[in-house]
Amino acid sequence: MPSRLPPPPPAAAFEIVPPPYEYSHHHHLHQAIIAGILSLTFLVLIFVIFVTVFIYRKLSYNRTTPFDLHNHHQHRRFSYSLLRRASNSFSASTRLGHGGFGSVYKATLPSGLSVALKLMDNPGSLQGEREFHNELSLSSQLNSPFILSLLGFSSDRSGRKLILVYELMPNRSLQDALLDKKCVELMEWKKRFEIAFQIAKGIEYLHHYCNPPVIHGDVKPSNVLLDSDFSAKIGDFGLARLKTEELEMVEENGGGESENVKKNKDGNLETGDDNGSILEETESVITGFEESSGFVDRSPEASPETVVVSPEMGVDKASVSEGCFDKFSIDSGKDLISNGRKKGGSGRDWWWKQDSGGGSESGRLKDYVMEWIGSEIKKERPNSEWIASPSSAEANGSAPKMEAKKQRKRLEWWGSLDEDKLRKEKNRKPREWWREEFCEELTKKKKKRGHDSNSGSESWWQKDDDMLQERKKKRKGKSSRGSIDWWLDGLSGEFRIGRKNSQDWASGDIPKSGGISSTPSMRGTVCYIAPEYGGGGQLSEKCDVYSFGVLILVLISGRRPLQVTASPMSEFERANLISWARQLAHNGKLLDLVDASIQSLDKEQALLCITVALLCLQRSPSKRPTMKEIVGMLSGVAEPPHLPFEFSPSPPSNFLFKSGRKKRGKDLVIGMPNSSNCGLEQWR
Ligand SMILES: Nc1ncnc2c1ncn2[C@@H]1O[C@H](COP(=O)(O)OP(=O)(O)OP(=O)(O)O)[C@@H](O)[C@H]1O
Repeated sequence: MPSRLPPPPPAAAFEIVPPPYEYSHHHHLHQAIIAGILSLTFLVLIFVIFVTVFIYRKLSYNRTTPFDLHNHHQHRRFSYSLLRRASNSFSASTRLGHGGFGSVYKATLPSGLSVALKLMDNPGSLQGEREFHNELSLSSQLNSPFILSLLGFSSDRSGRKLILVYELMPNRSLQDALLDKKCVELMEWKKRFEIAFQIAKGIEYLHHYCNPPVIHGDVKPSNVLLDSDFSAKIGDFGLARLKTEELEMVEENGGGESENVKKNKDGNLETGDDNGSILEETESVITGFEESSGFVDRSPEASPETVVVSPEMGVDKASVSEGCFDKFSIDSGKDLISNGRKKGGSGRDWWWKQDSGGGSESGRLKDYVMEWIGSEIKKERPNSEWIASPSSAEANGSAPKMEAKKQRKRLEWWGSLDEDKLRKEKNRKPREWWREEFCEELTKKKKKRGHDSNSGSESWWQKDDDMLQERKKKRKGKSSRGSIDWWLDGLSGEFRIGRKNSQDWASGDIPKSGGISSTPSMRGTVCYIAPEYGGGGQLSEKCDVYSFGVLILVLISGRRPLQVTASPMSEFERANLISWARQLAHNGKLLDLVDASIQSLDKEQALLCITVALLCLQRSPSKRPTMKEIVGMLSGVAEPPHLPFEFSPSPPSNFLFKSGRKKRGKDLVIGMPNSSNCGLEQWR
């Protein structure tokens, strides 16, 4: 019987299936290769990450602190955690204030010592770091009872949170004590004079007793700290500079002087004739007026009664590019001097031209100031305390009829400034409505007064000497400058990048003034900065002298340099402290500037201080006194100062001092209008 054999398995099956041993060997090999590749990739990846992190850390480490911090071995380095504990983790309750660098906290060290910690707000900010290192390296060289002591510094492990440790000044800054809290201790004249003197001594130390000299670069009330006894010390050297030989050479050549020195086409410095500079300077100002509008009126009477200005200034959003006072501006100033007259610019305008190429007539600063005034006006409108209801005032007999009438006028004016109404009616931009309204108001008032203002005793600008009268005639009919320009005069500065200022202009509900502070090119603070420096010039001691002048005016008047207060337009002239002081000088009424709350006023000393301030505020840096001279004047050692020509009242009335030459500080005669005319012989 034939038997059937099972069909043979397919040949392919034999070929595909390897013997068990060979199969597993290949399989493992394959897996091992894949695993090897994977782990190698992983290791490379880890390595790359590690290297990247290392390089990054190394870079930021070098850029920020440790390397540099080792250079600050003169200062004690505090542990970050110690300071954090000492300040209760930088709690709000320990916060003393806030500035451009960051917040300042009070802390108590384990030893029981109370200190102030300045903690950088903006970790990684190059600007902050620059100021931090600047402060550390400069402070180590300073040793004076009038300079705030820097006790040390700290940084966290990453080196990005930077802290400066200072001696604690229980009464905080002069800004806080004088302008915000209005401390009673500062209502005594003696104390104010002492503070003025101490600040002068502090700056004198920096300029004349440090080698090389130190230029502070940001002298202002918030940088003057008061100890428990209200004695003043100068702090904040974040913007300070050492006066290098290079700087010295430039200055010797007049580099800091915007007016007496100019560069010729080859770039060489040409020195103007200083002897003639008084006249030249006047000429420049006059020429400015010649170019100016017929409606420029610096007389107080030109101000509408109703304009109001408000308290504390806040500028929290300035963002003007660095160097916004361009070369053109400075050159304008120089040309004014060298040519005698300058086409298309005024002696005042060059302070203001800030856009490159002088494209913007008024400049951003002016716009900014105007905008701010607008916001203040809006804030202060109706139901402010000062606008009492006229009817109620009349009804209860608390205000005389005249006052009630004035108040009614104010209300009417405010009423007319109804933003919504105006916007609807005139389709104006919300931020611009007030500006037009304000300028209209000024123009109306000017027209209404007509030539009355020319004859009034207050029209100081009309009373200048014959030369001015001549110039004035030419002024008529020319146009272009806004009525606000005279008022804005004296506000110089540049909006800073990056760093915000604290309360130079501000307080109250607008927390920080703005953007005016340090830039890589180190600018000062608006209102306090010298015009030539704001204009892009060289930082020199005379810039500090100018700032000191502003500070003294603030100290004596108890007002901010730009203070728009709740008051009628008659107050507006006072809002710009510098132009007001100049105006009072012309009127021979300097004592009007003195804070009415001051007790036991020594009028002679007050006059001396204001006069010194005006000397410091001269436009030409070379004419400003040195800090040594200022200390001499304030201490009565040096001859009492003469008012500079640009501030002098018109002859034959309104002279300040009886005899400037023979008598010393103590012998100053109170400046009264129509008093004797001594002290100005030098300009006769
Ligand atoms: N050593 C100190 N002791 C007590 N309070 C201080 C001290 N230093 C600063 N303060 C307070 O902290 C505030 C802020 O100071 P900071 O120097 O940071 O800024 P500023 O000077 O006000 O402004 P900016 O930084 O724009 O110059 C001061 O106004 C002051 O009230």
